[in-house]
Amino acid sequence: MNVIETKNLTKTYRRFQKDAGLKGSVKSLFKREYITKIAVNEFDFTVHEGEFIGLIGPNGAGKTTLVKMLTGIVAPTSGEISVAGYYPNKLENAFKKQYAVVMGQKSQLFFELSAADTFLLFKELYHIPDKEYQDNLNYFIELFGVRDLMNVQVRTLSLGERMKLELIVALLHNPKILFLDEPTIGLDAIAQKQIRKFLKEVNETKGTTILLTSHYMEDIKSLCKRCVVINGGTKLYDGDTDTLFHKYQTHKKISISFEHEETCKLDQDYTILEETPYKLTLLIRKEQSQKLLKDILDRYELSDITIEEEDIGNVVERIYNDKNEVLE
Ligand SMILES: Nc1ncnc2c1ncn2[C@@H]1O[C@H](COP(=O)(O)OP(=O)(O)OP(=O)(O)O)[C@@H](O)[C@H]1O
Repeated sequence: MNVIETKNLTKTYRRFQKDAGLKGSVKSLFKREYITKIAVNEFDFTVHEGEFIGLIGPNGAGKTTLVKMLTGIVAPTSGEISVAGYYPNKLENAFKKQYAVVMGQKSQLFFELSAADTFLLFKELYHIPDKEYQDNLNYFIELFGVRDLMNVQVRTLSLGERMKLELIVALLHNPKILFLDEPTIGLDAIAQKQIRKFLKEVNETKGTTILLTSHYMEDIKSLCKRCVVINGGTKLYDGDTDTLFHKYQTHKKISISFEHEETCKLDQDYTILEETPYKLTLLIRKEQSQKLLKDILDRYELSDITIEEEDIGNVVERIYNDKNEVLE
């Protein structure tokens, strides 16, 4: 069964534009100029019940606007949209019980209260029956290992501890769909891993459909079998996550810090992203990276080295070029 369906879904924003400086401000008092921005463009999308799906794209791609339309926060400009059988922007109470949203940079918890108090407040807001509330609470407290955090003031918690409680408060009413916007942002590697483990468990045991937006490709790779790439409001890719990364995430980003001033010259083909006498950051094809690392370690004295997956911007550019080549 599909829990999300969109067809030709489009959102345009109208925004006011003014010339710089005082002259521009005075002019704008008499004549306002507007530009139209297409944030999401004719977006077709279906999500099956129980799927864990990734939504990725560079800054300004339209991800948040899409999630805002799916949760009824903004109304579409045109197109069709159905979430759990509802038109989200009607904001019916029955619809609000079908989903939850967790945003890494926003909080649903009251900082002055304890988590236990906030949970009780949400129990009343969502009219959660006593037994369902107690069963869910116990299940999540055990799953997230947060029993000793329940009665402390939220403002005193670390970011990772707070995120676990954010997820619990969102899940207490058994939502069918969970929208997650950057849930691991700012967390250290251990906390990120823990959050991923919990989300996987919730998806598998409760059957919750999860739509995850993240800039950390590791979140998407380890959790989402399917992912959708959006750029400039348009869907660029919709399919298997492993296939996407295998085909389009072809390079690694390597940053090398030297112990002494160096002019680094290596035999492989690579693109320099940043170069100073003490540091070199480069992009190299994955299959050449091992040889390059060996050469670096053999030839130079290093103070640090980091190896990262290249970011989503490059991946999107490759999909875009690939599509245009096919079309030409
Ligand atoms: N309220 C608004 N009024 C005008 N333009 C907007 C509004 N909200 C978003 N936009 C524009 O719509 C486009 C898509 O923005 P959106 O926030 O959906 O992107 P995003 O993919 O979530 O980006 P990020 O990863 O940076 O959060 C951007 O160009 C943005 O400037």
